[in-house]
Amino acid sequence: MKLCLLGPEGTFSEMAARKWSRDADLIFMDDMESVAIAVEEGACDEGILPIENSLEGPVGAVMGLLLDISSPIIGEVILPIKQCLMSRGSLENIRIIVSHPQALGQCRHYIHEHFPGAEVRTTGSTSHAARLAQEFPEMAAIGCSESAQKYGLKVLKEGIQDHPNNYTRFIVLGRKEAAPTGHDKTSLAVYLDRDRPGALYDFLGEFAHRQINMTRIESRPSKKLLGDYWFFIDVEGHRDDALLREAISALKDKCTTLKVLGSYPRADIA
Ligand SMILES: O=C(O)C(=O)C[C@]1(C(=O)O)C=C[C@@H](O)C=C1
Repeated sequence: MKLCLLGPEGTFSEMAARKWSRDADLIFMDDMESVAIAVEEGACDEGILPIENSLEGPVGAVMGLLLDISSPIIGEVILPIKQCLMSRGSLENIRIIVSHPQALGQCRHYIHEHFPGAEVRTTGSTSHAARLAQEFPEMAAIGCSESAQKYGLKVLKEGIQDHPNNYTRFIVLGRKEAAPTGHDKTSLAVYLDRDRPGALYDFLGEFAHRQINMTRIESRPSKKLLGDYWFFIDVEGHRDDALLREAISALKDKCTTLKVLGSYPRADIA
């Protein structure tokens, strides 16, 4: 099984991929868009992408991609994120800090407090940052300890994220959704179009009066007009469960577009 993910080797995505599948062939991609395209075009069987973080919120780029592809979400992985500061050089000489924007955001306060004058630069992934930091002793990368090992860097500080409860949820894109397990989640993208009082309230009522638990709601700009949004909604249950099937069919009359992004087994925080 070919599983694609954000590279190069040593990303948190790699840790999530290994948690998802022990024996998949991992195919490292340059960016998140390439992961989605590889699955959509059949170059890979599955792809893993970060979707939200407990400190920094949604990974907007990935949510946008979900609107453009037809490959379903077939699973999720929740990974605890322990950020490390790593470098070839020593702590006193660090002048440049590099990492993926999500990782920098998770350590915003730490960087501000400990490296007030440092230049902060973004990279395509945390392991990309580690690879870059191999070349410059005055540069430190932020990422996982595995990437320090892989790229010959010293871990100068461990657990530098601003809050201990740092988790990232990854989704797995694939070809075919699993059958209901009794412990599932369904992700939907909804475009209401008609801006009227109570439209969202009315929409969400279809879940509430069927006792369907909503686990997440997020809005993303539609890119048509300022103040115009897509809503991304996760609910408990599988699209083949009778109650959820009934709710989805009622909801189709209450919005312009409803896209079921996938039904998949729910992951718990380990
Ligand atoms: O750069 C990586 O290591 C990734 O796998 C990406 C990513 C993300 O975009 O959220 C994954 C987990 C962490 O939250 C930080 C970065």
